[in-house]
Amino acid sequence: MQGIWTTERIRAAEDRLLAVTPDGELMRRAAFGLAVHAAEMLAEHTGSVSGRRVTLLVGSGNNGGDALWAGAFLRRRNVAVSAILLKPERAHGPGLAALKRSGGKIVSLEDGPQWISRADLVVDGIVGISARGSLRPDAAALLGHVGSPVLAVDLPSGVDPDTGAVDGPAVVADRTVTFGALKPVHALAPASCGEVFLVDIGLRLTDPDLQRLDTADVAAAWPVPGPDDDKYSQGVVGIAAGSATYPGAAVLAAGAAVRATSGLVRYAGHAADVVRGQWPEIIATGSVTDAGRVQAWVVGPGIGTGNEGRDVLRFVLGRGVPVCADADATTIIARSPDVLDARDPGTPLVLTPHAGEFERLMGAPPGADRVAAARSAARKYDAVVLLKGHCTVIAAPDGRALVNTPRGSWLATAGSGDVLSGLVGALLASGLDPWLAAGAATHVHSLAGSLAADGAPTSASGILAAVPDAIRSVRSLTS
Ligand SMILES: NC(=O)C1=CN([C@@H]2O[C@H](COP(=O)(O)OP(=O)(O)OC[C@H]3O[C@@H](n4cnc5c(N)ncnc54)[C@H](OP(=O)(O)O)[C@@H]3O)[C@@H](O)[C@H]2O)[C@@H](O)CC1
Ligand SMILES: Nc1ncnc2c1ncn2[C@@H]1O[C@H](COP(=O)(O)OP(=O)(O)O)[C@@H](O)[C@H]1O
Ligand SMILES: [K+]
Repeated sequence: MQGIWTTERIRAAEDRLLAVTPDGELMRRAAFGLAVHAAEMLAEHTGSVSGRRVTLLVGSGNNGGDALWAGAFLRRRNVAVSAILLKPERAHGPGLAALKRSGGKIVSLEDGPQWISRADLVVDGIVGISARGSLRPDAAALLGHVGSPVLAVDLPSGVDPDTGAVDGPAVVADRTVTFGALKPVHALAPASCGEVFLVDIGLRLTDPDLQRLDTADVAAAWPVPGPDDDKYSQGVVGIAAGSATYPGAAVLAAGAAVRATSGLVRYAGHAADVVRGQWPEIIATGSVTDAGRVQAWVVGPGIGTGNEGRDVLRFVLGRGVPVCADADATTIIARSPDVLDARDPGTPLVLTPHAGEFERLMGAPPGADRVAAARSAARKYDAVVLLKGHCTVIAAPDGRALVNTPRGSWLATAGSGDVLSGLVGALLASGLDPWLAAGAATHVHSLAGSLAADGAPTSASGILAAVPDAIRSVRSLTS
């Protein structure tokens, strides 16, 4: 797993390391890494490094110091470096002196725009982990002149370091070079960060605040049948979804369960004929009461929010097996929380709200801090909460939190969530820890979305069809 730490934890770790490291050493390590990336970007975008123009946007703190030192390193490769100081009187002293010594040019704020528009690369050293609020107007005004690739120092200025929220003008970087450890912004604001690279400056942190699954974690978690397995031993999943009028949700959720593992899938609901027609391997019945034994239930997609849906939800919650309550089931829970009284104590529940369903469950939208929002819903409902969105956050009642950083936004298509719920259900039935099941399912769903899209629009059926390729790809990277 990749660890992600809040800026408060990073700052404390940096302070401990600073105390035992020669003055300026950490910044030079950071800046050297930054200069290597800047040179690489110049070569990538212009074909050369020597003679190219780099403009540094320099704020009043150490983030600006990193940029200034990186500028001094770039001068050694004959790059023409100019620095725009947002607060000249408070610019990082040693960094500024180093850049001046190396022959870098200091440019006034008034002349800044022309130097930005002529640059081959702009380095954003406006603000780093001490950023508070949206960008100040003088810094924001400069951004309008940027036409070349942007390299963000530590994080894109204007984006909240701990939540990834953007509520005003902010840098949109092509690449972000961060130091020591990943911060929440890097996982939660991929569109602002661009590609993220981590430079080791000797920081050692444990016990992360937030985590991201590696491909290897997902590969290790994904159920693979062994020689002694049969269709029952791998976990039977029950799908209570869809209706006679809206069978699509049932077909998608059940199909995802079929494609996720080789365990048996049962379907119960009014779309039994359609589901059977699409997936002959599924045992389909008209009602959850006739469905037979399962090791996990998926309930909700397309079942409606009326009395019948409520009865179905109550029934599956009382079976003593893990339940993934999705779509209409989350709305039923929000409107009639007493249905949860039917839940067998100790049986895992996974709730999968999008922002609107979250608002119904919690009485307020997730807000800027989506990790905190998912955590508080997880505590309130004693459930794993999978908060959908561009970056999906998965929180457990004990506070563990995972984030999935997508490659693009092609997953935002009708029925995509139904596919996800089927994947979660299949992993729950296999006996995985529900938090990990939700995380691994989200990872594969997201990967299936990008494989299916491959640069062009896809559909929920396309995502579903790409699930085996996504699982294969995850497993092949580690086998
Ligand atoms: N510590 C270490 O070991 C290492 C640290 N490293 C580097 O240091 C960085 C952290 O540096 P830092 O703490 O000096 O503050 P930083 O983020 O540069 O902010 C400076 C000032 O900006 C201002 N400001 C605030 N919000 C703003 C806004 N929205 N828009 C505009 N301005 C805003 C505010 O000043 P104010 O004007 O409010 O007085 C604030 O004090 C870190 O990200 C990494 O790059 C690396 O070298 C590795 C080793
Ligand atoms: N902008 C986006 N970028 C990436 N993924 C997205 C985006 N918007 C939604 N998604 C993902 O697409 C899926 C949509 O699910 P959901 O909202 O339940 O839709 P539906 O009800 O149509 O199935 C979720 O997995 C969500 O995380
Ligand atoms: K920055």
